[in-house]
Amino acid sequence: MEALPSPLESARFIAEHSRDVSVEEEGARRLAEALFDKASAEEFGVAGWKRLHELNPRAASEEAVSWVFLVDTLNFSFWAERDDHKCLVKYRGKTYSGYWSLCAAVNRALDDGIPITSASYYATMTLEQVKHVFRSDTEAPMPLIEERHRVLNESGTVLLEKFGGSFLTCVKMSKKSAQKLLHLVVENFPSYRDEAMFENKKVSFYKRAQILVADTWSVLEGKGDGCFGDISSLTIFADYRIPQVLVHFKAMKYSEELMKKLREGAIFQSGDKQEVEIRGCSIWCCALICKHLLELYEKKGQDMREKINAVLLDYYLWDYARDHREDMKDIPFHRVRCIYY
Ligand SMILES: Nc1nc2c(c(CN[C@H]3C=C[C@H](O)[C@@H]3O)cn2[C@@H]2O[C@H](COP(=O)(O)O)[C@@H](O)[C@H]2O)c(=O)[nH]1
Repeated sequence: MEALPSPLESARFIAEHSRDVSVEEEGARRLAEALFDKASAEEFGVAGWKRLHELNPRAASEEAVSWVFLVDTLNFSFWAERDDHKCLVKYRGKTYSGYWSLCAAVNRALDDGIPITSASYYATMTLEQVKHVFRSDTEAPMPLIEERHRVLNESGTVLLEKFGGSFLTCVKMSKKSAQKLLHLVVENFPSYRDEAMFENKKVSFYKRAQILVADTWSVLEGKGDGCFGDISSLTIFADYRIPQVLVHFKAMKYSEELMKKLREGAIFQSGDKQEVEIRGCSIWCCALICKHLLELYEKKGQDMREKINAVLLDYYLWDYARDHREDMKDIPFHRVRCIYY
């Protein structure tokens, strides 16, 4: 398989040639300064993944790794056309939306004795079974349910045929390298091949593949098979929420024309020039924020390379976006229906 430029190299190229999206150097610096104190807090670290999120597995077991693989295989496209008509899942007395509705549905299925995290089960699930497991408690179903069915069957079959049905086997084959695991995932699981063309060059984002590696690192608490020495080589995960929060903090800017299109709720296609610019500039902007943060700590004589990386910055910004929906309601997010993010 022809090697594409890495997501970071792709992001640099896109940011240098982008016309409708710009990375605001001064804004990125200011955001890094604003995050300075938070970056050394306990929650910013890998332990936050479990401590802050009750639906994430508590264990660091093979079953917990299987949960992560299943969830990140389906971790795409939760936005609703109308905010008053969206998929919601009730679980243990709480109602979840968006990405969390996926996790709630998985945990609900496990509580009901459905082996949803087992590859031998989801490799041959029928569309009806998928619709039942991921049923919504409102009239609005989870988006792209047919694509979820196809992707589940495909990923389960590959996991059975190539990795004995266990994603932990794939993790062990990566020999504690995040990059090796990233490439194993992209080479073997077609639905993770999140790539595009930009200015006649191939570019990669690998959003779900990178978040899968990151969540595997998190669920294993950065220890044992999940002790990736190169975890800092990952970029942020180019979804539809991170761009929104970067524009909110003025670290990134859209052209008048693009902002108008976004405000009108235009639907973009995966691979559109402006969609690629939004995703690439988001990755590049966060790489700058990480760089500034590390420099600020260095000036204080602290080497924070073990504690600050794009993964933890991403988690923080994504959680911020979720917790500050109201503050960000005037910043539109770009709407794409695809299986990549
Ligand atoms: N950049 C980035 N994108 C992320 C995540 C997550 C959840 N993961 C972590 C969260 C807590 C745990 O720490 C998990 O590890 C979901 N998404 C994306 O967001 C979109 C869903 O958004 P909404 O419609 O608002 O639920 C959709 O594209 C989904 O793919 C992340 O962390 N970073």
